Amino acid sequence: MLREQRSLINLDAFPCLLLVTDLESNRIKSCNQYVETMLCTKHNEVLDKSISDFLSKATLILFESYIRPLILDSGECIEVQITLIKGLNEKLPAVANIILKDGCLHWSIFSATERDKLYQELIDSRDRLEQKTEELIVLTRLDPLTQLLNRRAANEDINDMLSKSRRKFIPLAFILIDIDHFKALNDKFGHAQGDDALKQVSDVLGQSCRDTDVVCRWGGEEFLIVLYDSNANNTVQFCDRLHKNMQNITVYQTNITISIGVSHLTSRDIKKKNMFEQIMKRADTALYEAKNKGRNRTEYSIN
Ligand SMILES: Nc1nc2c(ncn2[C@@H]2O[C@H](COP(=O)(O)OP(=O)(O)OP(=O)(O)O)[C@@H](O)[C@H]2O)c(=O)[nH]1
Repeated sequence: MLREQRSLINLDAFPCLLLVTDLESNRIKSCNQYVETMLCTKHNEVLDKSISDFLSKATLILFESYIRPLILDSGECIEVQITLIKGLNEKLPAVANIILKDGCLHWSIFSATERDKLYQELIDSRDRLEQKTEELIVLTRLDPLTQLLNRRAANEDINDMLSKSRRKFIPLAFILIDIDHFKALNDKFGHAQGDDALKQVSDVLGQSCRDTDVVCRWGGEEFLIVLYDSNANNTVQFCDRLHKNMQNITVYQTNITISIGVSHLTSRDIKKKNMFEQIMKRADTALYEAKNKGRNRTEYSIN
């Protein structure tokens, strides 16, 4: 019965490469016909060649340094990743099971091209997902009209800045900016022109700051800049520059001006629990004063 069943086994019918190599010389002593499919080499041209002729350089190193010692030690090496060389130097990823029997290595080798393709597709789609997630995170942090940080993202960044400043004091300047008579501009020229003015102002603000500063649309026609490591003198110069740069923005020959309220983080603020609110309150009061004193000016909060 067993003999009958054995006689049904046709090694050439298996969809994998079956090889027998000499343990010492690496010569291929026998192989099935699948060698023609897998290595594009005639069956009789393979016999007596060295298996190393069909392995990539990296696989050959792996074979000598890992696979062979493992087989000598345990008699087998199962599911090892190898690269075969097929035809004119074409690489073919494969998986091999190898056992030692009667002084010969018995190999069964399966093509792994489809599996590798699937892995690659999985890796590619994971990379694409990661990239999309990063893009989405960036998008959720931006104000769609001005492309400046939105209020929520600015809150996060400013809280980070304040936490750092708590550990080691860094002077921060909070600059609250409001476009003057913006309602009149909207009413006179329309909402689209108002939007355009908001974008132009945002560009000027963005270009005036460093990467370490926070620039955001705080709401409506109000913006907040937090200058990192800026003392009183630097802040005055910065605000003067902002007023000057605004002179380049016009909407139908109408100049845009801004009012600014400034407050500084002090070492006294650091100890307070609600320091952000306190600093913003001072900046807001200063801005209110700037509006009251005629607009197009900066007022500084006395801490
Ligand atoms: N076009 C446009 N207008 C906006 C936007 N957000 C807020 N506004 C308008 O901005 C105007 C702000 O008006 P107010 O708060 O009265 O202040 P103002 O006219 O700038 O006057 P002052 O601040 O006192 O100089 C309102 O008319 C809002 O509708 C926006 O995204 N686009």
